[in-house]
Amino acid sequence: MKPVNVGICGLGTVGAGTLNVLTRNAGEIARRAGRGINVAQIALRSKHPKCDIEGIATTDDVFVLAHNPQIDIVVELIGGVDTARELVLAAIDQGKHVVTANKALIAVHGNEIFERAREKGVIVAFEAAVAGGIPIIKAIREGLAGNRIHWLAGIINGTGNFILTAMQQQGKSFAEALLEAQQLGYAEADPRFDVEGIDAAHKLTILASIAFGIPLQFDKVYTEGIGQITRADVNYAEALGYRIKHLGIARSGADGIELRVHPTLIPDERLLADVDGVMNAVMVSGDAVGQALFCGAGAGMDATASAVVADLVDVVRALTTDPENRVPHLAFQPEALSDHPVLPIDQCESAYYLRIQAQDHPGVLAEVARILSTHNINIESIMQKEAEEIDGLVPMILLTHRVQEARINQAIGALENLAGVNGKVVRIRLETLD
Ligand SMILES: NC(=O)c1ccc[n+]([C@@H]2O[C@H](COP(=O)([O-])OP(=O)(O)OC[C@H]3O[C@@H](n4cnc5c(N)ncnc54)[C@H](O)[C@@H]3O)[C@@H](O)[C@H]2O)c1
Ligand SMILES: N[C@@H](CCO)C(=O)O
Ligand code: NA
Repeated sequence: MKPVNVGICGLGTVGAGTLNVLTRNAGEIARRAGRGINVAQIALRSKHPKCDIEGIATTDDVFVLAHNPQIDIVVELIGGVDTARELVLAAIDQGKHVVTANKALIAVHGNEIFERAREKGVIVAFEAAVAGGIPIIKAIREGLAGNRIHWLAGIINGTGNFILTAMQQQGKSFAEALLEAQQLGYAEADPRFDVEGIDAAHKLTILASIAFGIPLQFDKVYTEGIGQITRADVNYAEALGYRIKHLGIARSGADGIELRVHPTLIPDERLLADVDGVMNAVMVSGDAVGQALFCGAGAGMDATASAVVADLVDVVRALTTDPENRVPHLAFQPEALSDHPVLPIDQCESAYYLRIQAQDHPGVLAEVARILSTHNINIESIMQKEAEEIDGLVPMILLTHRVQEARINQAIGALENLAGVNGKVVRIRLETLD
């Protein structure tokens, strides 16, 4: 059979990685897909130094690829949402299948794109968009299709985890670690997406849809980044047997679905606690499978290309099968998506780590305990660091049991009003993940 022709849009980190993997593993790929995959044309603004495009037609206009009648599959790797959306819709309108690594595009415009793709009977595949090389979309959409999924929690931003690890284990500065992540090709074009949790929120949006059968709702994700994590809190957490990781958490309950991205304490014996550097990991809890952990490289040239090429293989395989039997974009049939609401953060439930700067006299601890008790908040443990007293203030560290966010907010407000407490109470959510 003659090869399938693909057009690659964008020859940056992921574009170059994809071209390299397609070239390097051409034989294996053709054996798996049943047909060869030929890169017929590339749209680029600049050539990535780590790839060879000799003999391949090029253009600087991505829309040329969308309208090139020779091309069967358009691979969108330019990033951003505006041109990418127009490009993907144009390709779909031309009856072309699409593979993309663009989580922002899918999280923000996925509902529209999937509807158009269904109308036109084409595939839009996006495995590389979540957790890089880990086949997490396929695992949840296909491998766990028999389960009712209760929750999932994951380290889903490679740059953020790389920065936290470099700061915690190698004593690097935030700026130094971010620069290194950028040089390695991990970071988004605008690294604030990584640092402020937006990229993780894009990915969590996609994971939640696939896990729970809800439309993509990026605007409902509660998002905090890694900027507020201090060395002191990392140390206190460690002393209590926890690590601080930046997690995306999606949990389905009777009243609604929690979608939240924030720094989180997790017990240090959990496998997730040892996922370091650019590695990502997603833990999924289903009624039948129990807990399953998926771990691997979350970003980078080859790891991401692995997922892009897997999608290309899937599309090539599907080109020879009955279209009615294709897997739906969000795992559930489009008409079967539920309207189960996403909860505001006030209604989400978590345990908490609180750090209070307290005056060094015995009455303060009693006052703190009284306020928590008034708000019906149980204390799991308390630690006071007398040795770290500065200006008569002693750090008091508390771990609470699970409680609704609204209630802890009220308690924190009352604690901050105590005469014996100085400044803001530091609060980090804690998940035991069991
Ligand atoms: N880098 C990773 O590890 C990684 C992992 C998973 C997903 N992604 C996603 O993959 C996409 C690409 O990321 P990247 O890291 O390769 O970015 P990049 O900045 O390295 O590459 C993007 C390339 O697209 C080109 N480009 C942009 N607009 C264009 C246009 N209109 N016409 C032609 N070329 C254009 C740029 O010149 C650049 O070379 C993004 O959506 C990103 O979120 C990246
Ligand atoms: N910037 C993203 C790329 C992979 O999606 C990250 O660091 O995880
Ligand atoms: Na993936």
